[in-house]
Amino acid sequence: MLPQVNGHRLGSDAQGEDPLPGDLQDFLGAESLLHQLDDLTQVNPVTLETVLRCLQARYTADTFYTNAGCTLVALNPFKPVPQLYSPELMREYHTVPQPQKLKPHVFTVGEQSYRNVKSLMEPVNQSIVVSGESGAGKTWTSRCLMKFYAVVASSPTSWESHRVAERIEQRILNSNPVMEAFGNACTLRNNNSSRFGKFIQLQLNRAHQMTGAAVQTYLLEKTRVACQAPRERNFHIFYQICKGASAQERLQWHLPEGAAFSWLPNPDRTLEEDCFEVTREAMLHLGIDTPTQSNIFKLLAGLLHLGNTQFANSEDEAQPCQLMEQAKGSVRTSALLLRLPEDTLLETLRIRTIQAGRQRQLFRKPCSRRECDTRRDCLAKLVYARLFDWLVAVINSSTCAAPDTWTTFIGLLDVYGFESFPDNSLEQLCINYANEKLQQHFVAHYLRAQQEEYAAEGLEWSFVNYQDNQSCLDLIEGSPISICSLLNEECRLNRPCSAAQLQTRIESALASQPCLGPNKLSREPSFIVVHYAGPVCYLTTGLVEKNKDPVPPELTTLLQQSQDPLLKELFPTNPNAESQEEPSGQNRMPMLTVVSKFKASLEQLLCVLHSTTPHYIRCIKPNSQARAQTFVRAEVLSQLEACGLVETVHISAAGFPIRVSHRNFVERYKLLRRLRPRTSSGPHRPCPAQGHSGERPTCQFSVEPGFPPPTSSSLKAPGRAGHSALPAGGEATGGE
Ligand SMILES: Nc1ncnc2c1ncn2[C@@H]1O[C@H](COP(=O)(O)OP(=O)(O)OP(=O)(O)O)[C@@H](O)[C@H]1O
Repeated sequence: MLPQVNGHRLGSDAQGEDPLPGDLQDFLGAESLLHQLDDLTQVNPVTLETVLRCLQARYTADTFYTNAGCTLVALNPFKPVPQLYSPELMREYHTVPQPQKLKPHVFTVGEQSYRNVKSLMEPVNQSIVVSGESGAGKTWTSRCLMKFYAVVASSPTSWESHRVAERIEQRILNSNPVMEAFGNACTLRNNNSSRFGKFIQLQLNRAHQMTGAAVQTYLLEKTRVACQAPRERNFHIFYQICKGASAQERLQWHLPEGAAFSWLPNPDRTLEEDCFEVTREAMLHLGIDTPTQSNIFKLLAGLLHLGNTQFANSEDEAQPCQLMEQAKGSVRTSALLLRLPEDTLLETLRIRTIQAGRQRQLFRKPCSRRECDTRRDCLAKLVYARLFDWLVAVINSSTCAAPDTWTTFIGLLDVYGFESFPDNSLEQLCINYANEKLQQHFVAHYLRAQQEEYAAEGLEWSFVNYQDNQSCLDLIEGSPISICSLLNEECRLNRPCSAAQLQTRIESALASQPCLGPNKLSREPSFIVVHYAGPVCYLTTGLVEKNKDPVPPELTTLLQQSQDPLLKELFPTNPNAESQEEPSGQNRMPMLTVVSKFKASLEQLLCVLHSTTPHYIRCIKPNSQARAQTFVRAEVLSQLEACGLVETVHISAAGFPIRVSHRNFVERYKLLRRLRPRTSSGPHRPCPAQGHSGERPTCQFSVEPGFPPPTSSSLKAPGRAGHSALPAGGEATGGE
């Protein structure tokens, strides 16, 4: 019997209410064997309910990986399972002749990608797209794959090359704790949540050894430096320096034990991520020496003190706001640590310079208290974002191989999952936009391409419907009018635009778009986008301002005056150094908005992905409390729906699991032809001739009556006819 988990009884549907139809009852008749289904294409019928039950049974049996045709489903165990990630197991997956015959694992995907690179089939480069919602295990999975390649892709022969390889692998692995310390934070959904997206390109030389790695990051959530949601935390590194600094460093960085910082909420909670020593050690390995580290931490301490700089309302609008009494020391210490002139720092925070008139005269206007706060926060975000980019550049310079030393790569993509909160803003719009793009890539690559190929090859095939998200992408990024273009237009025109006006403009300009949902319930100005994963309501308040992401030029000028060597590097005085100045409205050049920069980086990423053979890993979070042995069906169900897993399984189950190029097919089976000279080449049509229309011809396998397949486990009939719900032979389907 399938054990009862979370109070859900058997014999009810996925929602736990209606009685089950007959075929489901049949399927569940043998439920004690459900956990043995290594591939979801073996469930019959393929429905949300059967897929869910199979995953639940496997989870209960401590089996966390399951194939779903071309995708690997990874359930988060939320507990250490060391035997599942041992170097011995890595080697086993690496050395076995057919790794897909072993239990489904992230190592199977790793090894398959590696073998594809080695086989030099087109496209040679591979990418592994790891997706899932926050806390589902994407970062863990990417880390695991990096460790796998560090073990299997390094088999140097000479002592010298062994030393080099070890250094490179160590450096690549060391980039993880550093990026996580500066880019991850404790959120309500994950204690170690990545607040940025990343694409890691593992570079391989001609001998297929890992010679380097390059990382590209996306959209760091820099607002977190100055603003943390209730019960969440700032980036880990701030807690690490406050908790881990030595007595002498505390003096140097002005961080007395127990000091309170408003940008450091929940300091008493200690997490395993608060490991300063690990970060320092990793930084050292990456070539960031102790004095430079000290410099970085001093700047971070300066930001913490800046956060304690509070202003009082000014009674006279013509006068700058006063500092709150207790903040006087904070601004002094912050200026000291950032090596800025204290009076200039204070003036920059409190007074705004405006250029106006024909002669472009400069006027000075005291800021309101709110404006002072915004400028203070903006200063911190500016410094932190540049510091993060600088760190990524340092990591890349330490781990990247010289262009002439590597020939192929395996890319690991770990991006934030689909997000839907009660209040959603520009950050969620960008994140969900990225997810739509990746879903489209998946749909195009797998769901559509495969079926089109069957049709082109004249195979009998009844089309499986899938959700195409093109109309949602048209709404977000389409031309000439879309949400992105409207937001950018508002930034460029720089005209007054209230939240209500923005809502009206979006609704009227995009009224014909099917994915723009009606917004009847929200009391605040907003609009709804019907994403492939579900509808999300975005508030229009602050959208345009966030999209501009304005940096008052005085802030950059201030930072250029710093005597701190690192700040000097981050803010060079070079007049060509890029800085996003406040828009004047006069400029006819397209503005570099958050959305336009993000769109450009996404397009670049998609270009890279299109040039590779993709592999997909869908991480699933069995419960939102991060508890081991807890499978909350409703939560898993919504994740399965969101990623369209059932459609994927449908197509994989009904389709041909094995594709072999005509050349390889002939090469491998020519012996059989000699034995049975008159046997036709297949039940449908002959395989297209080699070289036909310049494309790589493939043979899609099915089982031919009277013609036993060369290896019974590697071939499977298309369609569900005669298909057993349970693994009769106990074998998983798999490619060659
Ligand atoms: N395979 C695993 N074995 C054991 N624990 C795991 C595994 N995968 C994930 N976890 C646990 O789940 C936590 C969350 O995983 P992870 O940080 O990888 O999620 P994520 O999908 O990257 O989230 P985010 O999008 O917020 O960054 C980890 O800190 C770890 O405790």
